Amino acid sequence: MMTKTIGADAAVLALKGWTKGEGERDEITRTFRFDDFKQAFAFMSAVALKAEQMDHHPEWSNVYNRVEVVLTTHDADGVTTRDLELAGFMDAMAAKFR
Ligand SMILES: C[C@H](O)[C@H](O)[C@H]1CNC2=NC(N)=NC(=O)C2=N1
Repeated sequence: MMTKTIGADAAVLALKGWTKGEGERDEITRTFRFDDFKQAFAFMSAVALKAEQMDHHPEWSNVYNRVEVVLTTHDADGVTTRDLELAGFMDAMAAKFR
């Protein structure tokens, strides 16, 4: 699969609900909220399988019904098309719970 570095600014324009990370790194972030822990963990399980398939892994944390996600591509030192793809998958998956 081809990977292109696009940067956080272009990525947040292409997505909905994602913002540029606050940190030093070029990264995008989104907080997903669900009804409860069960939904949050089901979301994480589905995303984990996709991440493994892609060999592209999120930085994330979970507290009860909330999942905070940071995406960047370490190998490219910035946000790439792989982050866009994983972000889009997360958005589509989260939408199933609403
Ligand atoms: C060796 C392995 O393929 C790399 O470390 C992969 C794994 N998952 C990854 N995930 C993310 N988010 N960025 C990467 O650069 C990355 N690289």
